[in-house]
Amino acid sequence: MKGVEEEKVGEMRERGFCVIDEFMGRERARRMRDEISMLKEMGKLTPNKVQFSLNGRIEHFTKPNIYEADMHDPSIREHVTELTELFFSDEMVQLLQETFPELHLKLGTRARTLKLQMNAGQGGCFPLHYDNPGRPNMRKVTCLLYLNEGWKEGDGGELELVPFLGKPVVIEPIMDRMVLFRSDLLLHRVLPNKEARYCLTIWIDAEEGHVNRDEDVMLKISRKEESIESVVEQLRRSPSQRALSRAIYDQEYKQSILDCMQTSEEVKPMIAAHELHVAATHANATLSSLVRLLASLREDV
Ligand SMILES: O=C(O)CCC(=O)C(=O)O
Ligand SMILES: [Fe+2]
Repeated sequence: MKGVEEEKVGEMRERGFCVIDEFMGRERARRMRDEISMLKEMGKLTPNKVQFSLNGRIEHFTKPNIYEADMHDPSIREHVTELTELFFSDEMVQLLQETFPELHLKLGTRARTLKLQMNAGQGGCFPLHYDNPGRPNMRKVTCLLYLNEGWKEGDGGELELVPFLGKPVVIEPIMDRMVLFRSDLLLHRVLPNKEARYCLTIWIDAEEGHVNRDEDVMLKISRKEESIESVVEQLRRSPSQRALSRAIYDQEYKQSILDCMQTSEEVKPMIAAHELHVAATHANATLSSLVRLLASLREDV
């Protein structure tokens, strides 16, 4: 496992993400890919579900063409040695903890999830989301390891990161590429994918009191005396941006849900849940004008 170069450390702190190529070493990465592919053939990967809250209830919708397994499940671990070793090892967390002590990451398997994913193509993708949407979620860092040998332009399945109000960054899911980002700070989606695509995700929790604190989940909007530039600068670095994200990126959220759900009937309640959320934001006059002002400052439109 490779260390995190100084330049990448700076990027992670400044922009909330970084990309590290040749992270695991090709041989080890290949073994991981083969193990995920074997689990798929054994029928051990199950359809991915996306969570949405609708009228205060949490609903689950199935994402077409995405299959996954959680390494907390012993009936998965019994078939895969390389991935089991990765699951039990604290190596990754230790590396990140030494590099980013300010994140207060937690050691131990209970404080992390290792998810295996196979995207079967045919347009499979993920709609816009934050990996940590708010309490009681404890995730602080997302680590994505891509395992696609021979990925080429046109295969699709790129990761699109959307730094708050900034230009989206498109990342190709190539073999042994690690993408690190702040789970509570980086809006992202996966673009529609044509070929079989393999990926594993490690979500690492922070210690109690270091994720989703009051100031991370509640917007302070008594900022009359502050310049809009300083409000923007604060929101870029604050997970409280999540409260405004759906309203600011309304069209993009909707389009990404349509792309992901394809012809599934479940697209309707998902769009309805999104629209309710946006309407609730605009029901507050102060928030509504803030959303309109911030949306006008987006660098991508
Ligand atoms: O497949 C990917 O590249 C990322 C998937 C993702 O965003 C997630 O599982 O939360
Ligand atoms: Fe995600």
